[in-house]
Amino acid sequence: MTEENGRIRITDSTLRDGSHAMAHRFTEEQVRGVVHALDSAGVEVIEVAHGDGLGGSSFNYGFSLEDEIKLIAAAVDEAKTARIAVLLLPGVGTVEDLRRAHDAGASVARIATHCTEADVSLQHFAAARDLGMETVGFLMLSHRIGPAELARQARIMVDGGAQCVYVVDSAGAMVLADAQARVRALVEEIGHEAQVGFHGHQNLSLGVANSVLAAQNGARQIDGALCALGAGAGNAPTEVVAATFERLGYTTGVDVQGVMAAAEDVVRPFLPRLPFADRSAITQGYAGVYSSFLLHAERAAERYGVPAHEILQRVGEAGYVGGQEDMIIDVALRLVEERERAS
Ligand SMILES: C[C@H](O)CC(=O)C(=O)O
Ligand SMILES: [Mn+2]
Repeated sequence: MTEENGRIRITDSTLRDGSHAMAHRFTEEQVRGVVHALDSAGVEVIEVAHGDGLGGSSFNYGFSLEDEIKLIAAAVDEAKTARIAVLLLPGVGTVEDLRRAHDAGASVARIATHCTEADVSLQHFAAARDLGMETVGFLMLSHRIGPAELARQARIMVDGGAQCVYVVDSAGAMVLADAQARVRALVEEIGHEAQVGFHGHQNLSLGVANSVLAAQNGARQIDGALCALGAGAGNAPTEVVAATFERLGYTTGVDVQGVMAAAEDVVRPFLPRLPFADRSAITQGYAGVYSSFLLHAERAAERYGVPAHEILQRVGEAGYVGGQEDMIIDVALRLVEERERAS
């Protein structure tokens, strides 16, 4: 039984958030295949960039296999109707990176900051608007602050030129009412001037449920990734989001069979592993840890011989944010020291 609901725009982030899970090793052929399949299925916006956004290819975040501007240009070339979005974290990427992405054909700029730092996005929104790009704000680790403070941060982005602001559950830590309250607060604060979006992760397996609650509370843009391919236990799977929203009576313009085929036939064959809520990923949701830290913690675990989930638990207790990837090594070394002292 369905009822008529509103329109929801699904943005697929397989080729950006999924870059974390792929250790930033996407090939041009994979990008073309995914964009072709998503575009044919009617997905309106497809995000393409290094997992940590434009300019992320580095020692700290992990080097990309292919130059991201080349991948963006390939995506633009492949898409017949979909628009290509890029993510930019001020400080990781620059306005110049945004210009280069725009020159390659990207038309949606998603500017991401830690949830308390919206003010660092202002020159990037201004530049994106000057370039004629659609603008989206991304408040990362949104669970770390309450709804009222998050709404104030969203207001800063909208005043700076954002046309939509996302509640971003980077840690997959939000449990239902957490997502609901934050989306509602943003809709109240900015809803008459801008849209609200929701970006979920599956660390507690609630990415889809949180996305539904977000929509029911006024969010109009929802993110997903095929096969859930994203950081941590992955994102809300695009194919599940599309099927669920259709059953709920929302109009997404997405062909459910098309995105199911894209997941099964295009993405699944090249996955190094299926995103999964294993002990480390669950710890990320439970302790509120940035999902992108998963592979960094796994590497440190292997190198120093301490469990990844213990590293992540400590990282959560310390409250580290994106950009502090090097602290994961520090935590691992401290765990080694403690173990040596105890033995
Ligand atoms: C750079 C991060 O991966 C952005 C994101 O998708 C998140 O915070 O979640
Ligand atoms: Mn994410």
